Amino acid sequence: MRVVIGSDHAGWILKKTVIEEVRTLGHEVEDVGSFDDKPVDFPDIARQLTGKLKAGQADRGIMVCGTGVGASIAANKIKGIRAAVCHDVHSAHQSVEHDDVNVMCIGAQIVGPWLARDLVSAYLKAEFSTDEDCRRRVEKLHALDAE
Ligand SMILES: O=C(CO)[C@H](O)[C@H](O)[C@H](O)COP(=O)(O)O
Repeated sequence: MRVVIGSDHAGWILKKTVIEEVRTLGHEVEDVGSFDDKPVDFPDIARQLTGKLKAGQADRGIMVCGTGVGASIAANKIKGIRAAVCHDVHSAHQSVEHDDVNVMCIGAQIVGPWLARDLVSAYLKAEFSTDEDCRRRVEKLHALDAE
């Protein structure tokens, strides 16, 4: 899988761990920054990250900010993006299996590196369910995008 990864200044250190884990799992990484603790605005990084998904240049995204909240709000403004803050392993895989989440958001002020690795692993190993209820609900999300 091609995984696009981004962070703001609050998330850039944890982003390094996230990238390591994604590579360990055998996936390709595109890192859209940021690369130091100089303040950047998370909506700008979210725009770049989701742009890769929209352009078909990445299959999944992972974004790290302070809480994961700003990243998910920003990413969810973009049509076709289903972003979720996942700070537990169950949400990290079920959000893909049931909701076809394509951007997982992590808060570096909330989650440490060991849990972050587990979240990344659960998220990337998960696949969207073939269950018709899940498919219908995600179709309804697409319809909301169009409103
Ligand atoms: O968590 C965030 C948004 O939900 C951001 O990463 C920032 O941590 C938050 O906005 C605080 O910003 P600051 O410039 O680091 O004070």
